[in-house]
Amino acid sequence: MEKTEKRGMIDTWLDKHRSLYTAATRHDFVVSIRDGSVDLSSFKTWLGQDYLFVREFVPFVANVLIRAGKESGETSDMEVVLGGLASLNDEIEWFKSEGSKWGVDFSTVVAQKANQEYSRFLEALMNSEVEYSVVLTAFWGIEAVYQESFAHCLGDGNKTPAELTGACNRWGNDGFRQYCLSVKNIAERCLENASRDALVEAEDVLVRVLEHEVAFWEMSRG
Ligand SMILES: Cc1ncc(CNC=O)c(N)n1
Repeated sequence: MEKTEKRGMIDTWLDKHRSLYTAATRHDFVVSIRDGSVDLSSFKTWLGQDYLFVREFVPFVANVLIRAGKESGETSDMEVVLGGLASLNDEIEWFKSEGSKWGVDFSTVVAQKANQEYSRFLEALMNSEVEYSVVLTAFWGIEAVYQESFAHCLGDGNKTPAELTGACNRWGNDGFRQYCLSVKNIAERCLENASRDALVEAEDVLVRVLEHEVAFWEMSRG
């Protein structure tokens, strides 16, 4: 018998919100990296804003980690999230070296409105009243958008400039893809046992993640 992957809630929601998912993962900025037409001032704007975002994302992931230890069904769940947190440590170092490579001084970068709104959204998700299945759905969405976007820049026929392949490899590599699949599996397992209300909230949160990601890419237009 053919082995088929069980379709979960996340895939169902992605089908339902396909055009928004495509907007988040095939934004003009990402497509311009892939085809080599990217404007370097856009890249620098993104770099500075994303550095600030990642600094806000660390406490969010730390919160997921704490909840994984308490609320996850399997001991390996915590290890998956810990792996994500560990890679954020490398990521911050990578941002700093990219900042000096491109002459972007992070100490003078100010978070733009879209970035501030995304941070506020993450903060709201850290409220203990938000169900773990909802938080995990958001966490998966945030990571998966970057994975899909930057993997696209490395796909067959790309003309990604050599000096930008480091950024693309950071999120587009196969290890990060596997990690996103692990997070997705954890989220799906939690969603299977979630209440009707939590499912409604998780879908809404996923849509809002995608909207925040689109708005985040939009900042690169300057
Ligand atoms: C705006 C945004 N979304 C997702 C990611 C990827 N997660 C961690 O790096 C990111 N760096 N920035």
